Amino acid sequence: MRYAYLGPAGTFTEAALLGVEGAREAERVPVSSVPVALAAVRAGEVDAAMVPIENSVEGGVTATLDAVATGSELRIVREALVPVRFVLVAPPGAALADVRTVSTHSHAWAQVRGWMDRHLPGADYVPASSTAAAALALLPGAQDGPRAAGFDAAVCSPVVVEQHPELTVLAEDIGDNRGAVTRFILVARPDAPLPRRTGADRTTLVIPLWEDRAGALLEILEQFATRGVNLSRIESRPTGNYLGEYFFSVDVDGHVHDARVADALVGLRRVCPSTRFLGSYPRADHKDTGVAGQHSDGAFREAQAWVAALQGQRPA
Ligand SMILES: O=C(O)C(=O)Cc1ccccc1
Repeated sequence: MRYAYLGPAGTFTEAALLGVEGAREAERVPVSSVPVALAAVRAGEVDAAMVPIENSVEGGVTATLDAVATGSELRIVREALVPVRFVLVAPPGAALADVRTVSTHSHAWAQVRGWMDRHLPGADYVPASSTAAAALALLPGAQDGPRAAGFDAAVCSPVVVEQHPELTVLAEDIGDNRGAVTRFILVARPDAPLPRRTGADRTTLVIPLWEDRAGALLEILEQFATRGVNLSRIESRPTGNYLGEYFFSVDVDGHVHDARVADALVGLRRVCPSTRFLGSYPRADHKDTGVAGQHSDGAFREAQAWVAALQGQRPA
């Protein structure tokens, strides 16, 4: 197996990938962005890519939501949850008082702003392709080192310091939210085997808002509500075609092999024919989906059998 991930080694995305069984022994290909990772999957250069989809502080990762919603189809085959802890690092011998500019990935910056305002007010932010990329540029001899890149410190995972103990740690645990968690997805091509139903599953969908009219969103939501399907995330994103044209990126509790989810998909496809199925896969937190009796597989089977019997009656 070959896996692409947002590199270099030491990123949170790599930590998510290393949690996949077999990934440590597999070939891991570090890439510079989410779109590059997904393009490598689509081109068949790798079997799958690990990318962030949601963080507990900022919500959906728009680069990922957009890249999986458009272009050729992809399939999510699993998810991973990674607690994120941030450290501030600098070149050997540096001190906090010397820091004027800080570099990191934009998601990390968003999660340490409170700490920065308190401890380094006025520090300038230099965006980096990843947390680890920013930190590695501070190492003595790095090609685009701090002089070339123009920053004094970086926000990264403590894993980078384990790998490069020569970095100076200026501060630890600088995240504004101690319990911050990022959710990642492993994305493959659409012919990847469908993960088995476990009873604690998630299904991800892309639903273009089909018609610009009153009640269109309600009609979509009704498909889930009447079948007892819970939504755990819903986000609207512009399609990029016209101002005002949107799609919804949705996670629902359950698997396409759950009768209520399958029935909701049938309804959804009728009211919104360009609905895209991105996959059903086990939840990383193993939280069982609570299902009321009238929405159970058994209730659907009984009701379908009843209708089939009615239809089986001798025609006039
Ligand atoms: O830059 C990284 O290390 C990433 O994997 C992206 C990221 C950044 C901050 C929080 C979660 C993921």
